[in-house]
Amino acid sequence: MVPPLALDIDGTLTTPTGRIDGRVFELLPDWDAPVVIATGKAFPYPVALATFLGLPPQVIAENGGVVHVADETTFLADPDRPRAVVEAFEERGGEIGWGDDTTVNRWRETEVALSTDADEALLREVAADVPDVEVVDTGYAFHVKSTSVNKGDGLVRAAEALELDPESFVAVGDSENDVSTFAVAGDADAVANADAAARDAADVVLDEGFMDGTASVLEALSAGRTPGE
Ligand SMILES: O=C(O)COP(=O)(O)O
Ligand SMILES: [Mg+2]
Repeated sequence: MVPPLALDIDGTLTTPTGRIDGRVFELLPDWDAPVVIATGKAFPYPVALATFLGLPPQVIAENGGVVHVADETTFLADPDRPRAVVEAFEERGGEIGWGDDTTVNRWRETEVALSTDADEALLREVAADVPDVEVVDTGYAFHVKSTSVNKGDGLVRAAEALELDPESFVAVGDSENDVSTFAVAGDADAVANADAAARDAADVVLDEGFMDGTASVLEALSAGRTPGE
């Protein structure tokens, strides 16, 4: 019996150049337990990924702002304050930094994401003036989000809908937005490319990075071994 999974996308199911690793399409469709995709990306991305894997869309998006499981979508945070932070940031000369790519925030319902090229110091200064808002750095984007949501709470909600104990999940991730997931899952594995926050929160820091690390977890679990051993 394999355990249910809570999987981050960027840095975890991807290659170092940011593509979905092909092994995702070999290892996940036949996984014999629920797979929850828990990401900072906007809602359509994990839904599309699950759909093309042939899996039911069991999804935590926008760092916990959106949870979709058992055919029900729940929006758990209000975008007004994150949007106000980004407006104030732009008024002070900041740029969200995605160039011509207007899709990053188009479907974002509860938070705003900025490029890692954006002026982080200015962003944090502006965000500090707004209550209940935080800036989360995933290594792929700065997310301006409500402090009241996170992926871990999303996993608790998803597990409840699936009638599973959150502790029965094995989580794999790479950055500070996975720390809350790691606190909730029974086993938490950080890939080798993980940031300090994720490494500190993990039960195991894997020797392999990106999908090499995640594949090693899935292979170990399938063989009845403990990941990382
Ligand atoms: O959207 C991001 O910044 C990172 O996405 P992730 O949570 O799937 O790694
Ligand atoms: Mg990630």
